[in-house]
Amino acid sequence: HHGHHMWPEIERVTMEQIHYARLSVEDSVGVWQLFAEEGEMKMYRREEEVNGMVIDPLKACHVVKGVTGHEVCEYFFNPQYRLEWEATVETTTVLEKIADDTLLFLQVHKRIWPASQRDALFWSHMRHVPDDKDQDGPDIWVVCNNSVDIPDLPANTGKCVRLYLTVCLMCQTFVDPPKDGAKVTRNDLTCKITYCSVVNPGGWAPPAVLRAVYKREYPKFLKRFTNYVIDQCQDKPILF
Ligand SMILES: CCCCCc1ccc(-c2ccc(S(=O)(=O)CCO)cc2)cc1/C=C\c1ccccn1
Repeated sequence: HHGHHMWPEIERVTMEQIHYARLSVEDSVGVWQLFAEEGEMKMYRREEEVNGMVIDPLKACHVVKGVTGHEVCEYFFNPQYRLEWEATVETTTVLEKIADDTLLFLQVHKRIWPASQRDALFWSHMRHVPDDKDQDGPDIWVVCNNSVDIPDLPANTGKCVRLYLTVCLMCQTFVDPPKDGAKVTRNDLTCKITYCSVVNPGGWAPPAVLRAVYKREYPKFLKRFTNYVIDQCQDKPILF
C-alpha cells in the first residue's frame, strides 16, 4: 500500500497522533479539564473554538483487564463489528480498501437534535508499533481515523453536514507473568487505552449543545466499546 497516493499523509498523521497520545495530560501543552470519571476511565477536554465553532480536543484514559491492545484495536477498526458497539452511527460504508490495515469509510451519524445530521469521510489505519523507548516496553497497537476531502464525494451536498475528525485509539498491553511458567490467561492481561479525538462538527452548532452532546456521549461511547470488546474476547483465545 506504500504506493497509494494517500500513504504519505496516513504515515505522517498516524505517527503525529501516536506522539500526542503518549503525552500525559500533565505535561501536555494547554490545560486539560477532567470532565468525566467512571472507575478507571478518565475523560479530559480542552475548550477550543475555531471561528465560533467548538472543536474541543478530547483525551480519554482507560485501563481494562482481560484483553490485549491488538484485540481492542481489531474490534475498533474492523467494520464488521462497528454497528454492534457504535450507538451514534446510522450507516457505515467501506468505500475503498487501501490496504489490509487501511480502509476508507463513509459514515452517517444519527441526527442529534437540534443540530442537523452529520456524515464523516475518513481513512482508518491500524498499526502495531514497538515501543521505541525501551525494547522490552509494552507493545503498542493504534487505530488512527482521519477525515479526507475527496472531489467525487463533495461535502454538504445531501442531507448531511460533513464533520471533520482526527481520532487516535492507542493501546498498550501489559502481561503479569503467571507463577512458575504457567500459561498466560486473560486475568494476567491489562490494557492501557488512550483515546484522542478532535472533531470539527462542520456546520455551526450551538457551543452549549455540542459540549452537552460530547459530555453525555463520549463516556457512554468508550464504556460501551470497551465492554463490548471484553464480552467478545472472554471465551476466545488471546490475540497478542
Ligand atoms: C451536533 C452533533 C455534531 C456531531 C457529533 C458527533 C461528532 C463526532 C462523532 C464521532 C465519534 C467517534 C468517532 S470514531 O471514534 O472515529 C469511531 C468511528 O465511528 C467518529 C465520530 C460522533 C458524533 C455524534 C455523537 C457522538 C459524540 C461523541 C461520541 C459518540 N457519538
